[in-house]
Amino acid sequence: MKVVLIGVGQAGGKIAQALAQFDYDRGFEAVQGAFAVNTARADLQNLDIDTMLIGQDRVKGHGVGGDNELGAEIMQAEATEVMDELDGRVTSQADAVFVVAGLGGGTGSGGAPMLARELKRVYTMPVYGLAVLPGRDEGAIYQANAGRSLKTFTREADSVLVIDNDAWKTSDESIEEGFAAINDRIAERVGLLLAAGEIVEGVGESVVDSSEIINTLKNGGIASLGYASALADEDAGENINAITATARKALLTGTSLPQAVEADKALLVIAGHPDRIARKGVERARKWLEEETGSLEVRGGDFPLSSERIAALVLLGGVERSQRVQEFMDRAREASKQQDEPQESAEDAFQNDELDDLM
Ligand SMILES: Nc1nc2c(ncn2[C@@H]2O[C@H](COP(=O)(O)OP(=O)(O)OP(=O)(O)O)[C@@H](O)[C@H]2O)c(=O)[nH]1
Repeated sequence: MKVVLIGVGQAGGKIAQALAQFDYDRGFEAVQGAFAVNTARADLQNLDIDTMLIGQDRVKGHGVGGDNELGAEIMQAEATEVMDELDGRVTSQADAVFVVAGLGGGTGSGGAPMLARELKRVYTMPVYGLAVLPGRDEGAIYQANAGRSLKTFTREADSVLVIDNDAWKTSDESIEEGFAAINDRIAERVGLLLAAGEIVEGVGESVVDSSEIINTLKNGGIASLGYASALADEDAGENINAITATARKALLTGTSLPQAVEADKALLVIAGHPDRIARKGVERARKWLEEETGSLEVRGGDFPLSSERIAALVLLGGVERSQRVQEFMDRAREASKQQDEPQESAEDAFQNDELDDLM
C-alpha cells in the first residue's frame, strides 16, 4: 500500500522517520513521502525528513508542554499553511495518508486529530491515524491527554491503528533506549504491513493486496496489529504448525494492543518465501483467527519475501469493545478526575461526554 506519512509532535516525527527509513532500506517503496510537523524546533532539528515548525507566534519553537488543547488550536490556526506544505507531497499515487502521533503529549495529541479532519476535507483517499498510547507508568496528564485525543482522532480519521507503548517494549530497556527500540519495532511491523500490498519478490499463490488492508479498516474505529515470526523449513509441508503457531503468537502475545482480540474484521498476512508457505497452514490459521476474533470477515493473503523465516501479521479492525481499550478509557477518565460515573462499556465511553473530546 503506497502511503504518505505525516508525523505530528516529537513521537510522530520520530516514528514517521523510522518507518520511512525501514521502507527505504528494504527497497519496498511503499512510503511515498514522510513529513514532520511540530511546535518544538529542537525536535525537528533531529530529523532527516522534511519538516515544518508551527505555532511560532504562540510558543516560540518550544513545544506546547503537554497542553493538547493548545496543540489543537495551533494546528487549526495554521491548517492552511500546513495543507499548502502538504500539497504536492500527498500525491495521487498514494493509497492512503497516515497521520502519526504519540497521544500523551500536546502537539501530536491535539494536532493529529485536527490535521486528520483537514486532510479528510481535501483528499478522497483514506486518512488513517497511527497513534501511540502512553505506557501505564506515564503520569495522569499523559493518560488524560491520550483519552481525549483518541476519542477525537477515532472520530476524525477513517481508522486509528493504535500502539500501546507497553506492548512492544522489553523490560530491561531504559526509557530512551526503549523509545528507539519501540520505534524500530513499529517501523518493522507497520512497514511490513504497508509493503505487503506492494509485490516485491516473486508472486505467491494468493498475494495480499492493498485493498484488503483498506477493507479491513473500512468500518473505522480502532485497529491493532500483531506480529510474530519463526524459522521455517525449506519444505512447505513441514511448516503447517509453524504457520499456525506464528499466527497465534501474533494475535495473542505480539499485538500492538494487548488483550484486544475481539474484532469486526481481520486480515492475516503470511510473509515468507513462497516455497516455504504451506497452504494448509494458512487455511488453518485463518479459521482459527475467525473463531478467536468472532469476526465474520477475515481476509488473508501472502507476502512473498526471500527469507528463511515466516512471519505472521494480524491486522484487526474495530477493536473498540476489547478489554484493553476499555481499561485504557477507564484510566484516562480517572486521570481526568471523573471517577464517580457508573461502569460502562468502552463503546459507550467513546460516546460519553464526561471525557471531553478535543473539538
Ligand atoms: N513509541 C514512542 N513513544 C514516544 C516517543 N517519544 C515520546 N513518546 C510518547 O509520546 C507521548 C509524548 O508525546 P511527544 O510526542 O513527546 O509530545 P509532543 O506531541 O511533541 O507534544 P509537546 O512535547 O507537549 O509539545 C508520551 O506518551 C510518550 O510516551 C518515541 O520516540 N516513541
